[in-house]
Amino acid sequence: MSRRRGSGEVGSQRTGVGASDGLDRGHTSAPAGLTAYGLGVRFGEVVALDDVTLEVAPGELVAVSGPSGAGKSTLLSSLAGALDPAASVTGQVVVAGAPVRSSGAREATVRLGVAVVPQGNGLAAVLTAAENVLVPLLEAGVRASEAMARTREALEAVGLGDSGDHLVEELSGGQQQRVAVARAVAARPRILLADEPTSELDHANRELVLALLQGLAADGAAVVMATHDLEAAAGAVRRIVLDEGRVSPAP
Ligand SMILES: Nc1ncnc2c1ncn2[C@@H]1O[C@H](COP(=O)(O)OP(=O)(O)OP(=O)(O)O)[C@@H](O)[C@H]1O
Repeated sequence: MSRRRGSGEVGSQRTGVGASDGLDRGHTSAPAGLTAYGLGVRFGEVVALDDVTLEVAPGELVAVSGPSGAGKSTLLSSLAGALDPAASVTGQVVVAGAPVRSSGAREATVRLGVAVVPQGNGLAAVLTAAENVLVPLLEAGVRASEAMARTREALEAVGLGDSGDHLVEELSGGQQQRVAVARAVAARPRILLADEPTSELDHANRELVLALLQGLAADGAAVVMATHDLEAAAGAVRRIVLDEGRVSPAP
């Protein structure tokens, strides 16, 4: 789906998440949790997000649904500081009081405690399941013994306690998706952004993953889950619907 930009729409100014001069300190009084203010994202003439404002408090699990091409992945990438550098961005994303740059993924992960379950899982196929969980923890400075304990615990939590030494490329799509969830959960994030985290799962595993996301929220994380799956969306405390890049009322 392509949406063309009309005159005077998104892109008339570059501020906040798209600012080229680094962090914008304009919203330092923002609450903990996650806020997008008037977020607009354009890829050339295609408007992926148009004036989206969203607030997710610590302890909330929010589902983002909407048709294919509605802008769900773009929203999550914006919140994670992981947008395609070709995007032009207006508005601002604030995590735990700190503005996030559109290409500030590492900073968002390490400094602000953002974890992502990307669409398509984003795992290293030639590493084992356990290595995929462990390596980011070590990179983030978690002590080796603690990182190994967290890795074991997270893989057990997604029902893959016996599969840690399997190469990712040997696992099924659903098992890979659960490894990606384990990797995010093991990071003990303040903010979790999960893009279609249950799309490859059967009923039992979908319930398992949903319970994990709900548990993270109960522990105080702000959790945003993009999903086509109405049953998964029903597990959220709140649901927002995107349509052609705009927030529309949930049915
Ligand atoms: N890197 C990119 N370059 C160009 N256009 C893009 C890029 N990423 C997204 N888009 C466009 O932005 C719009 C929103 O895409 P997005 O992937 O966010 O939708 P979505 O709701 O996640 O879709 P799906 O449910 O199919 O994953 C689409 O028109 C898409 O083609």
